[in-house]
Amino acid sequence: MRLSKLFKNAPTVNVSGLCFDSRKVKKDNVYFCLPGLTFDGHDFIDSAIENGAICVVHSKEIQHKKDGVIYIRVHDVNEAMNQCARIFYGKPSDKMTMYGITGTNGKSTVANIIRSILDPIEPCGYIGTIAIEYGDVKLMPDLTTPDALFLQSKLSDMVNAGMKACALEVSSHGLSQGRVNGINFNVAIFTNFTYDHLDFHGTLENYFDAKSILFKDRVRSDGVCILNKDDPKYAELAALCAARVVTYGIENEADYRAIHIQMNNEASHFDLVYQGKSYPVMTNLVATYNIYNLLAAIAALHETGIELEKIIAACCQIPQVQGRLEQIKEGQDFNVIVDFAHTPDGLQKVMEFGRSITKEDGNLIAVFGSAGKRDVAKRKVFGELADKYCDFIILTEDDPRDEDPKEIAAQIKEGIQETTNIFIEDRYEAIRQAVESAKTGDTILLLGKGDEVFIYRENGRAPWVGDHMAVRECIHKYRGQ
Ligand SMILES: CC(=O)N[C@H]1[C@@H](OP(=O)(O)OP(=O)(O)OC[C@H]2O[C@@H](n3ccc(=O)[nH]c3=O)[C@H](O)[C@@H]2O)O[C@H](CO)[C@@H](O)[C@@H]1O[C@H](C)C(=O)N[C@@H](C)C(=O)N[C@H](CCC(=O)O)C(=O)O
Repeated sequence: MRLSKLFKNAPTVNVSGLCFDSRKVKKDNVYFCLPGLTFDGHDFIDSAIENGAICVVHSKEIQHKKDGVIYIRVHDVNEAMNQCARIFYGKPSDKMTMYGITGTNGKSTVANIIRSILDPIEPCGYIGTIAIEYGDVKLMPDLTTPDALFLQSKLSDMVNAGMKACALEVSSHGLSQGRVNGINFNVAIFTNFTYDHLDFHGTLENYFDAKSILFKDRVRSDGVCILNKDDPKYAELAALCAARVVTYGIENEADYRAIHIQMNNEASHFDLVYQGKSYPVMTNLVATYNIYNLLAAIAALHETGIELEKIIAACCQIPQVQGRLEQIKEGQDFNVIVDFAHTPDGLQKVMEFGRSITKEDGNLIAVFGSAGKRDVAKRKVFGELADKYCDFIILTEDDPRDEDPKEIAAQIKEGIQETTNIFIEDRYEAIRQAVESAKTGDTILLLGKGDEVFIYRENGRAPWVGDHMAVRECIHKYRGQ
């Protein structure tokens, strides 16, 4: 592509790609000098040029410019990069119906429900914590919301593969770093807002402000904002929305409301009330918070023109979202649930559900830790929640990074007053212990890692068999199933 297509008044040289990491720059790339938390991209200009950069986009004064290199000074390099990415990859998001999902918990589930219902009707891709998926392609992501360059390139691949829609998880990091600034969403979906990511945002207000960007700035004016009417932040968010607001809920009157909810640990049934009419819905999803997730997806799909009857018909066969309230059934006589819960609200909801499916005199056994270098304050709260809901707690490693897992466990223990608890650093061994101790009618909760098949330790990302695989193996080996 011609550089002049990306920047007005730039020379008409051809550029081969865009890059913000000097180590990955290739011949004739444009290098963007991003300010980071650790480094400043301006410090790597020489290495970017050595690797072949033909153009450097910067915001700071540059003393020694090199011949043959085009320097473009902008006020905000990140924003320039986001807009260039959109143009370079052919504005792919304008060619699909874009569903953006944000909120503390439930993003992956809502996105996957949307994709599973929509894909057979019109091809729909997914980008989020669990995968990047479209057609037969499935890639493992590094981030929930990828950086703008990778994101736009994948959206472009989706368009080329015939996708007509994309369900994209939009994290608060992604919003505050402008990763989705090159996208105008047709639908902006809000799941819920609770405590998370204070290490990055500093305060809950900043965290909320980041989330609200999707509804204020990134949704098209002719689009729609789908909001959870039962969330305490509903009114505040509704007042900020730049497009019409449609609501869903259970407790309060809402445009899409579930009433008469009945559920067991296999399935749920409710009446969906929409415009005064009641529609019976059967779904294989369980737990109240998944009814909220389902309502968000139903509202989003219906508001973009999919017939309600078709949506409802698909609700009974929603594929299990890996690592999200995933029930492991290997013929054992106790329940096992693998869940990604890693916020106080997430833990509470899955523990409440765990309690509800545990035999009256049975034990709720939880295996979890807390991530190193992330939100230290939530550790004690995790302990308090487990103390309230569980009968036996096995503390183990999560993603300790360069913290000592034993020290993290000690901080969780500060919240545990009464419940029997032990610390087993090795996650596999902790899961084995839980399986060995479970009795008929008990429930084991394996929390925090979800579907992840890696653990971040001191030396970086190490392979991990995955909670779902570990527990299956243990059930077969140690319980003879
Ligand atoms: C905390 C955070 O968001 N960090 C982001 C930040 O990295 P950073 O500030 O550490 O960057 P840096 O290392 O200081 O480098 C600054 C710049 O110099 C460049 N550089 C650096 C070294 C070099 O030799 N050459 C070079 O060009 C880097 O490529 C970068 O452009 O800026 C980078 C460039 O935009 C991001 O890739 C990076 O995301 C990292 C990978 C990350 O882990 N982010 C996580 C926390 C995240 O975004 N998570 C969310 C939420 C998930 C959830 O909901 O749980 C997600 O969407 O996944």
